Amino acid sequence: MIELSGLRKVYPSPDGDVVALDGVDLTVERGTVHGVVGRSGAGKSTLIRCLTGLERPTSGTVTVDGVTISDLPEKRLRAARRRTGMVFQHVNLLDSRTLAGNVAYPLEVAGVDRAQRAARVAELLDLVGLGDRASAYPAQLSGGQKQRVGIARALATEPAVLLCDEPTSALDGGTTRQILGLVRDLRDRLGITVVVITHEPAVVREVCDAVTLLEHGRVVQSGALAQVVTQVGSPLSRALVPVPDLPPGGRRRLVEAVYATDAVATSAAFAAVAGLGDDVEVVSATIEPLGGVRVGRLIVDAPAARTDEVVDRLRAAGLDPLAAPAGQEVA
Ligand SMILES: Nc1ncnc2c1ncn2[C@@H]1O[C@H](COP(=O)(O)OP(=O)(O)OP(=O)(O)O)[C@@H](O)[C@H]1O
Repeated sequence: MIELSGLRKVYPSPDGDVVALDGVDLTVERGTVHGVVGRSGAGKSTLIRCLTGLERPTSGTVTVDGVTISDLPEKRLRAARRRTGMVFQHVNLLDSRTLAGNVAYPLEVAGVDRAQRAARVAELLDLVGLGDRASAYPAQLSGGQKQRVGIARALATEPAVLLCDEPTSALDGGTTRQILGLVRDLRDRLGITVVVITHEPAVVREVCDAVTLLEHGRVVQSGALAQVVTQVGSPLSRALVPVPDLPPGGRRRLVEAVYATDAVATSAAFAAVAGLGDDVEVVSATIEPLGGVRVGRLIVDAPAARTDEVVDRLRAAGLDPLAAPAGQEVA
């Protein structure tokens, strides 16, 4: 659906070239929500601008919905852009137009006739839960409602892909969850492919099926959510399933395993450490839904000298455990 291959973007600057994207290969499957995360300056916005065709890559290709947009001449690029909807952190609505007028705007630009426009606008406002507010003005809306209008407007030209740049950064927790619920709903009902740029792990946990971590313009880790979080100790596992606060122990080391509960039963994980004696203890066990599967995390506290034994037992049970490095004993 979306295919980035060897994507490189270099900005010339008086102080030397800035390499914003440095050979990014990425596939986003049709009908999935894909998160792109990374620190400030990692290249996230550049990636999204390349996806919209606003930015031409220095080298490499960008293919969206079967069209290699990085190769298109300007005129054809404009038509191809209609297949991509954009949602931003701050929604720029036209204050002098009603909600219906705002959603109709891209249809007017695309030359859709009045009757068709009215029907489509009504349908879109219903889709985002604002069917009864068509004649309201932006000033009468909450931040979350404005974002819904922004989403309806982005969907007006029936894009195959929705690109969301920090869509919930300006919203509070409850509103964020509602907007992310809407994004999931659109994926399910319309089969649309969504790319979400975010710096918030909670957004990835809530809405994404897959995620890519960028660092200095490169892909550091990428994959289905359940897959990346079960790579215990990996940067995305750390960011998305943070280690809980643990009670102080003695000169002990922690062994940690993250697993998909459909691959390893939690009872098997517990059984693996049972019978190792009183000095080996499960100090944390959590199960939570992530990326469509239930992800378990088990943390075992053991005397430093027995860590290898614990690791072996968990491995035999099908887990992929990681012991805290020597020297990182719990105080
Ligand atoms: N037009 C430009 N000219 C020169 N350098 C640029 C330009 N746009 C981006 N950069 C540089 O490219 C790198 C990647 O920037 P980009 O905006 O893509 O990062 P980002 O991950 O989106 O960051 P943020 O989260 O702060 O928005 C940065 O070093 C940035 O300074």
